Amino acid sequence: MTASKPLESFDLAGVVVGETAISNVEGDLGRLSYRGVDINELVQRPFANVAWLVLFGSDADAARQLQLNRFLCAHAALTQEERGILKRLPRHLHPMLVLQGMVPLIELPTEETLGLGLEAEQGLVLAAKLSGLIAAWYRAEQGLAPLGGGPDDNFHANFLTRLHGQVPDGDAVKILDATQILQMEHSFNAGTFAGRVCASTLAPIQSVISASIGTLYGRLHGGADQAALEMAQAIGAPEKAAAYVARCLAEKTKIMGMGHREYRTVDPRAKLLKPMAMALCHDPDSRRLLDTLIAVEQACQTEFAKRDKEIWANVEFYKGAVFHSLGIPSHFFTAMFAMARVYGYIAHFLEFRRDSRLIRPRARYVAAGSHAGE
Ligand SMILES: CC(=O)SCCNC(=O)CCNC(=O)[C@H](O)C(C)(C)COP(=O)(O)OP(=O)(O)OC[C@H]1O[C@@H](n2cnc3c(N)ncnc32)[C@H](O)[C@@H]1OP(=O)(O)O
Ligand SMILES: O=C([O-])CC(=O)C(=O)O
Repeated sequence: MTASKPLESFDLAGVVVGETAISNVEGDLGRLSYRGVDINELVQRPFANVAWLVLFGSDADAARQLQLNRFLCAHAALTQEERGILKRLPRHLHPMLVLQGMVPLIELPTEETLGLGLEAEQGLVLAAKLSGLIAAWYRAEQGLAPLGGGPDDNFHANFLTRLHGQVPDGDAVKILDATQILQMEHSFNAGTFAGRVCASTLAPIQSVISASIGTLYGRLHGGADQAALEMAQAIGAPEKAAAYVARCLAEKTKIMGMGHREYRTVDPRAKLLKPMAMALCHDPDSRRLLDTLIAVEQACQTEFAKRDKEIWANVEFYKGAVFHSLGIPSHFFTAMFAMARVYGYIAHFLEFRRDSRLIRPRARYVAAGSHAGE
């Protein structure tokens, strides 16, 4: 009897590696739902309602939402020790490296207070702290001390106050709610999968979230948001977009914010973010950026069609224009992504923990000198 040949996949494309009830990415149809509810409906809901749904699979009433908002606002403030550690970090560190490094250093509660389970509450403390860390690092880069959070009953109003030093208007909070809802969860993306690998060794939640944040940082994943907006800034004007796209394709350079491993049609989140960006970008600088992005998308469609390829804008492409309109600098975009995606990471941690096995694939050993390309 001959031994069966081991399965091989170097990028796991199309390989099913587990089950989840948290979200469903229907790539061929361009549909996304969290816990069975379509993203087009979720984006209209309050942020706390969707975070609760992703985490616990149930609908939070107004009292539950308020409880969650208050909990997050209360834990967003950094302790004296946490501020002290931030102060000692080199100012040039990218916010994503700061988050990845700081998460394991956050002191977590050892007893639950909301009756949600200790690990869930520890996860929520980390979610809250991410917002405090982002705001504090933004201030630290300018040589300024962290600010207090203002409102204690709305997490995103609290965050924007910590960031900009003034209580935001209701529209800004709604825009942030919608954007963060759209990037909260996406099944077995690279960051979540890295977290599952980490959780499979029975590592604690802070190690898992730190591993996920590290993975989100890369430009082929979460870091494409910063890269896409900076690409539009570098192109400079819509008239230059077609030449830029043609050059990238000739040089086999990836166009940031375009393409997706799962979607074979437009990413449903990009479909929602584009009109949001169009409604928000009024001043000449924002408008030029947005028009440049639109021109890049059009040029990509033309060029990819010529090559018989189905490459569409993903969630990262127009998100930066929305964040830009909220006064968030581009090198903070991916950190904002982490601040939203953390609810997905926690939900997967809780789901996976219930029935986990060590994840450990196999490598094919290739003797030195016989590796492809050597
Ligand atoms: C939140 C998120 O993580 S969303 C994704 C964010 N990442 C980006 O926007 C980075 C740019 N995009 C990409 O690099 C890719 O589209 C990925 C990594 C997202 C998906 O990659 P894969 O599923 O592995 O697709 P793959 O890279 O095999 O692409 C298939 C073909 O389309 C081309 N292609 C895919 N995306 C792009 C792009 N953005 N620009 C130019 N060409 C592209 C590839 O070069 C490849 O061409 P080939 O067959 O001639 O070699
Ligand atoms: O699912 C993926 O591969 C990437 C993505 O869109 C996300 O993480 O939101």
